[in-house]
Amino acid sequence: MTKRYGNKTAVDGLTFSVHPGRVTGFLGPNGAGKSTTMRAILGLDRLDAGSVTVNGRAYAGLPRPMREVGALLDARAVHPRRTARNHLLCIAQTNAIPARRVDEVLRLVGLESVAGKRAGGFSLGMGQRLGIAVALLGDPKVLLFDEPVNGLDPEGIKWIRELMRGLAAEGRTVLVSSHLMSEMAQTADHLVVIGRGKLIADIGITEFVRQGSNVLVRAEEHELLVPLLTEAGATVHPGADGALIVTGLEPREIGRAALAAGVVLTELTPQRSLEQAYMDLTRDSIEFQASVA
Ligand SMILES: Nc1ncnc2c1ncn2[C@@H]1O[C@H](COP(=O)(O)OP(=O)(O)OP(=O)(O)O)[C@@H](O)[C@H]1O
Repeated sequence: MTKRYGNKTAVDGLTFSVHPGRVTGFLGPNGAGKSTTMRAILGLDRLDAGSVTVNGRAYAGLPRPMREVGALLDARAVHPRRTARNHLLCIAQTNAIPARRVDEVLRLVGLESVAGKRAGGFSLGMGQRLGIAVALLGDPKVLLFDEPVNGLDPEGIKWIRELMRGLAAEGRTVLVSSHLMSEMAQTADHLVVIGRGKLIADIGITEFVRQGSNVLVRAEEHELLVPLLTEAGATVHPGADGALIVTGLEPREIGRAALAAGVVLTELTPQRSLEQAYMDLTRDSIEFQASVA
């Protein structure tokens, strides 16, 4: 898909698929095009090129959209004087969803005790829960969450993570956006990383961790170790003071390779955090960068 706003290309020839039964993290720096993509999935924006389908159909062609796709885009989009229950009832009615489902979702998101309170007085976390209740209302198999943990306290963040993992475990398709690698590392099974509207990576989290981390290795007999590591699929670069920088193998695998060759390791240190790997990956695609004076 491609989407332009005036002469600004927000999403630029982006192609990916999201699969059921796992949490797919949609990761990218601010302004990367995540919200635009999610809006396009929901048919809220007209694309300049390409297409998006949900279960093989364009959103507009889905006969009962809320039963197929649930989304949390902007949790503030609630009438402030309406109670939580009424807000959900209105949406249920216009989508032919039985009223009893409203109480079910209120319970699911933990808002039963404030169901009769006006949404305008809700905290950010309560508003977020109400937005999630709307997404779950039609019991859809596909769920989109745009930055759901923004502004939440640790308890709320933990709750949302567990909810998303639970939904995926039920076999649903869960796409969740974030600009924080640390957040995705705790929730996602798979990552779609974008920068400046373009796809940067479409990769399993385990593979990403593997690719994103260097290990600093020191050994008594480098010359024996290097070919073994290369054969095992690693890339080996010389580091400072005779150290080796190894990419593509985990410390355990490096240790095993050394053991098999009878090489004594004197150091084995993982070097990069996931956050660092993500920053390296997206460095060239950051739109708004703070400059150091
Ligand atoms: N309605 C609009 N009019 C003009 N430009 C827009 C509009 N919506 C988004 N953009 C621009 O398109 C680009 C992508 O924006 P988008 O909101 O999709 O990014 P994002 O990855 O969701 O970012 P964030 O994490 O900051 O929400 C940005 O440069 C943004 O300024």
